[in-house]
Amino acid sequence: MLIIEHDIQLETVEPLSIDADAANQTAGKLAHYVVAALVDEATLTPKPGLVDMRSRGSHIDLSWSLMCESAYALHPTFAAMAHAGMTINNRQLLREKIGQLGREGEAWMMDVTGGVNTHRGAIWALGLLVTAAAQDLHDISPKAVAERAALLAQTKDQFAPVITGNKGEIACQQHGVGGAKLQAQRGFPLVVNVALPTLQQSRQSGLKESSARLNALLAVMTQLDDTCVLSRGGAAALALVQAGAQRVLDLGGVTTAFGKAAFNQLEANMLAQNVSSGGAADMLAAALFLDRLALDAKHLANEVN
Ligand SMILES: CC(C)(COP(=O)(O)OP(=O)(O)OC[C@H]1O[C@@H](n2cnc3c(N)ncnc32)[C@H](O[C@H]2O[C@H](COP(=O)(O)OP(=O)(O)OP(=O)(O)O)[C@@H](O)[C@H]2O)[C@@H]1O)[C@@H](O)C(=O)NCCC(=O)NCCS
Ligand SMILES: Nc1ncnc2[nH]cnc12
Repeated sequence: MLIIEHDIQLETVEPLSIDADAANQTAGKLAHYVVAALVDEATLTPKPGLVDMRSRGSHIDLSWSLMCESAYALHPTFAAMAHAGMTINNRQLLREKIGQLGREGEAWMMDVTGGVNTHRGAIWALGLLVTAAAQDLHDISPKAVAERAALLAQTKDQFAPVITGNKGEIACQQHGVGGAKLQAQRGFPLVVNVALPTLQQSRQSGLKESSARLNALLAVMTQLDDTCVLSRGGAAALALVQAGAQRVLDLGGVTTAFGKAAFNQLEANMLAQNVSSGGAADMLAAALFLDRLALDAKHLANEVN
């Protein structure tokens, strides 16, 4: 069976155990949740050094509208990945299929943005997560989805280039960190154990949604070996970002006067050093996706029964 959606071919390698229309619809819905998470991340304002609705942060080539355009353009990519997750049972074949879809999605992103890297890291992280969610819609708790995503990330893709020459790869070699790949292979610990609990605790303490999301982003920034920061500013800049984010949280987060002052200082430091936590932004988007997914767990499980 072959379904053509935009330029992406959705092949079913194993026979569908669910109705074909239901599979397409559910894949589209899951992809919509990913796009919504990416748009929510871009729209969260303020964020230090990152693109938001006020500013381009440390990026001369990015803007809020370009981030949103890129996110919407990636819907077919994420839908194709979700479809693959629902229909390809063999993990090796599935890994290679989503690797191909990921590379095609990156090329498509570059076409849409005129050569600007808006979402390479997000295609990787949320691509793995949306595939993993689709693999078992009866078990879409954040932990379960992240564990399945980790298994996919650990599976070798024989068609992937051995060396990409990407800035993240070079930063990993130079600084001895694991970057985007290791974060996925470990099951996104900063998403599951840091971003989501911070989001939930902040909500429970009565903070408005945007403050809860900003606290979650800052909590990730305190620990992530973000290769965006490393490649632009080196280890000293990463230490500055991690300590600065920790200081905001130690002072009660962005809703206290002292926390707000520390946030302003962190932002000024990041702009002065021209650094941006693009990897942490992707981890926030991943957390928002898993959060939204959990809310819809009952419906999603019924859709494919
Ligand atoms: C595994 C890949 C992600 C490739 O990774 P690699 O490390 O080799 O290379 P990069 O593409 O440079 O970096 C990865 C991106 O991941 C984000 N990131 C960084 N650190 C972490 C971390 N510790 N944990 C998780 N995620 C992390 C980050 O992405 C965001 O930032 C990008 C924008 O930053 P910017 O500095 O502006 O970008 P540039 O244009 O490059 O620089 P300037 O010129 O502006 O200075 C943006 O992409 C955000 O999303 C890192 O950039 C993966 O690509 C891969 O292997 N894909 C193959 C396909 C595949 O197998 N897919 C599987 C299924 S989905
Ligand atoms: N809001 C943002 N600003 C800059 N880079 C990003 N990568 C992912 N989200 C981003």
